[in-house]
Amino acid sequence: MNPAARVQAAIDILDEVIAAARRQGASADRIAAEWFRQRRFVGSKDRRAIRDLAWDAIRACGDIPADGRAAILRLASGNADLSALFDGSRYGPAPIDPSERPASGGVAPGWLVRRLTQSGLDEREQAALLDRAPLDLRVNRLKVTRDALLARLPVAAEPGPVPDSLRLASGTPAESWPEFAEGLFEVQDAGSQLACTALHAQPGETVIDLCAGAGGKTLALAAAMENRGRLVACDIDRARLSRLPERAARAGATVETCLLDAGREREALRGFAGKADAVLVDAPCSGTGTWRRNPEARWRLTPETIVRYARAQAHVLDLAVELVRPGGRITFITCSLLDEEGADAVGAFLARYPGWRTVPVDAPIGRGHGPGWRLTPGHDGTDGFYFANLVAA
Ligand SMILES: C[S@@+](CC[C@H](N)C(=O)[O-])C[C@H]1O[C@@H](n2cnc3c(N)ncnc32)[C@H](O)[C@@H]1O
Repeated sequence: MNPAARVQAAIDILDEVIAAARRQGASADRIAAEWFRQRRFVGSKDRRAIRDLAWDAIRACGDIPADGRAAILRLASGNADLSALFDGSRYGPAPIDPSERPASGGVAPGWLVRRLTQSGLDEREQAALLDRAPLDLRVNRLKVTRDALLARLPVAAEPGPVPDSLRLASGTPAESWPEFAEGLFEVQDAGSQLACTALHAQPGETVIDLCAGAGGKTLALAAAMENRGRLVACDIDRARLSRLPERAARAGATVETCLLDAGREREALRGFAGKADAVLVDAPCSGTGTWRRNPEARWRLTPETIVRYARAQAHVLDLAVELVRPGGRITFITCSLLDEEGADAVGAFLARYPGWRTVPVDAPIGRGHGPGWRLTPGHDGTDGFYFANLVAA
């Protein structure tokens, strides 16, 4: 493929990504994967170049662009080499008309930038939300030590910022390595790893991962518990939860799953009421802390979505309280940096449950923010997270 054809390919993918963002359809990752699946003749070098271009354009456009061409034109403004590829050649994009307007730039839609500012993130921190993320691994202590895994990996890795983490270059195909198939590691952002450690899950305890999804954090809890005790992974999303048994088998982790019925969660959870030593609440959220991986997610958010997430967070916290034994604990996590889904959500919880209090977080990275702890790409080099430890007073 020549460079101009790559630009047109990126425009075509972006058209689909933009249309999907408007109707809350498939993610950019899925769209790109499907686009390449249907065009197997596109070689791996071209794929990488097209994807990089499309993702750079997504990062460059703060608000949803009119179309893929406007998005790439935003990237091309001030970039003569890229502009020159709009050359009208056979597979390339048509020449730029002087009246054409590139999409607007910025970090996110204006209302969202204002919310991030109100949540204490300055311009530099906001820009870092769109950095390229490195690839972090969590060493599976159930099977291997960090040093032993380091010695086996086919590429150089740096120890990451939290004890079981290793850091590799962005885009490293770690999941195709035999060490992954053997369950020696999981791909997991170091911030996510750290948030799991906040629960201090211990061997022999009864621990519930209430919003387990496909179990990224559940597997970290299983390792912390050394597979001793009872670990229950719950979620209302059947498709996500159904991926957990296979992942747990690969990791050698012992986990029970419990599918919940949305709105009637208490029915399936009844048997656990008052029994859990610890509950992890990795609550549904807007994901503003994960734009490094899903930059188009910021085009999908509305003020109403944030209100809905805040309500869902209060709901899962209410469920968690009922599961905890007297003296037990909850760690509340969101991967959002908006106070509505972090400090304010915890503040509202403490107001609803005067018998509960927060316990200080002690972590090698991050900083206190309101009643909990915050990690940001700009300050900590991880995805953005907010978490708080809650105990019944
Ligand atoms: C942030 S994701 C969890 C990610 C997962 N813990 C991980 O580490 O990969 C939030 C999850 O909460 C689930 N969820 C939403 N509402 C819920 C509810 N009422 N009860 C339990 N899970 C819920 C969603 O289906 C989603 O999988």
